[in-house]
Amino acid sequence: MYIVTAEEMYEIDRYAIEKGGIAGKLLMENAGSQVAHQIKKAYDINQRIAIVVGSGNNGGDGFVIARYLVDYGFDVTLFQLVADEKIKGDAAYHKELWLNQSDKLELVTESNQLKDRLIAYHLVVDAILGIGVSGEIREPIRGMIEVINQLDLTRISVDIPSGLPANDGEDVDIAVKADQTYIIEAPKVSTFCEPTSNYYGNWDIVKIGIPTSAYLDVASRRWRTTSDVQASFPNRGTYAHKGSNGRGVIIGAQPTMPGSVLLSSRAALRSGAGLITVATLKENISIIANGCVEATYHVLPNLIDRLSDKDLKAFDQFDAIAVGMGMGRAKSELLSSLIENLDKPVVIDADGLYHLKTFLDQKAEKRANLIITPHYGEMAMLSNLPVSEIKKAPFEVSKQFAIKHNLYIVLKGKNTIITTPNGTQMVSNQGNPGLAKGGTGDVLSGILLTMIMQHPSILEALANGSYIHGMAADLLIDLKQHTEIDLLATDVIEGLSQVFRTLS
Ligand SMILES: NC(=O)C1=CN([C@@H]2O[C@H](COP(=O)(O)OP(=O)(O)OC[C@H]3O[C@@H](n4cnc5c(N)ncnc54)[C@H](OP(=O)(O)O)[C@@H]3O)[C@@H](O)[C@H]2O)[C@@H](O)CC1
Ligand SMILES: [K+]
Repeated sequence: MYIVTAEEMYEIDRYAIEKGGIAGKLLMENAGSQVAHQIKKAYDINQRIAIVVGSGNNGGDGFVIARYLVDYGFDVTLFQLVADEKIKGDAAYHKELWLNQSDKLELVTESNQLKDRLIAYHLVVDAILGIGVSGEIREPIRGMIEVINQLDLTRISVDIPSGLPANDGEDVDIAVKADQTYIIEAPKVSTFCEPTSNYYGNWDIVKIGIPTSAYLDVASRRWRTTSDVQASFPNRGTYAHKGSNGRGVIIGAQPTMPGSVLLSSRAALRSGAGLITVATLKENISIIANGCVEATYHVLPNLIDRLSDKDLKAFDQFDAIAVGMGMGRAKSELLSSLIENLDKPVVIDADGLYHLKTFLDQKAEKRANLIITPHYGEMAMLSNLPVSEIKKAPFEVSKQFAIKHNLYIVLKGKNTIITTPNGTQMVSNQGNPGLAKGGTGDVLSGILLTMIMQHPSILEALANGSYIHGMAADLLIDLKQHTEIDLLATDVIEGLSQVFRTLS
């Protein structure tokens, strides 16, 4: 499933109309009928429905929705919030179809008037502004959005809550706070950004018949769905041996933080790695081995000096590396020596990101297999941008950063955004606030390490790993084994088994 900006959606739309030969009127018919069908399924027939329409094609969808809902037996009134001459093209066509069957169309051009009229309704369908919104919201629409937000109504937005930008990086002026949004055809970028996602309420996507070919040269962001993961998850061959399931090494842990590497190694093994070696200080080994008897160990004299030739030779035997967990932030050359000398996928997390920052502007050519896994705070540190800027434009910031520094980014959050060195992006939106705890990032690193050893595409592997991590947390709560309060990183590791059952 592609995620689009407003400009991309218009281009895809144009392709469907010009190359696909699907008339715009028909796309609008499909959009409205699909939304009405969803409303019929989800809401009680006794609800009185007000549909508010604006001047653009979003309003056009509103006219179609009205026609279908009346047919389903709902009591529907249409409120047109703009003058007659503003309704043009396909929207005017569908307005006419509505008027052919009903006289329930009221022109309302002031917010007070709208307030008085909406009081008698249970549910409002918001078809005022779609992806064509630009700039500050003008009166009287601004006042009308305020009224809709104030009243005790169920708010259902069509395509996007009116007033909300579709893209990331734009400020929210005022927008409908929807309970439910029926997104037309493809989710917009703002669906997955923290400052805007809440406006959508619950959301579903309705397809309107645009062929996938219309997206191919236009959109470069995708949303990772369960069926994508099922389709790309590697099968374990009947004759698999531990070598064929990936041999990985995990480097890190100061004596004050052995748990970090313990979590990563257990998560990597529980995700199906053939062999995991932990490279750490001698004093950590008995503690980590106590919690992870399946791993083997490699002793490092310290986590500060450049890696010796002997260590590098040993690490060269592995398929992939994870480094940085619990490593501490004291000046260290370990990471730079690792990246300079070994040409393998390396997952860098936690303190490793601070070390990476010290040589970020050098050695970029060595990085095609480098994967960084920052949360928003760490991304702010790496990019020298405030967290608020990254939250506002997470797609754009990660894309610029990944291209500039030639690496993969897994930007962790409620919606985890994965970006390749050429700017292709995937979003995994599984997971819940129970994951906002120490250690869950270490678990993710371990899972990602295993996934990249088992999949030929690093992007697919990272998307699968992020999905599995979030889904384990979701299933533990759905199956009532934990709540968001008591869920711990170790529980997520134990929950992986439930996820794998759903994938085979
Ligand atoms: N994706 C698809 O394939 C399909 C998409 N479809 C639908 O079309 C929608 C996009 O339609 P669109 O392009 O007509 O834009 P849309 O947002 O309805 O209206 C723009 C108008 O709003 C106004 N306006 C703008 N800014 C404003 C402001 N700040 N403050 C106040 N007013 C403002 C301005 O009007 P003006 O004030 O200039 O008269 C402008 O002309 C899309 O979201 C989806 O629902 C389906 O029908 C079928 C296929
Ligand atoms: K809308």
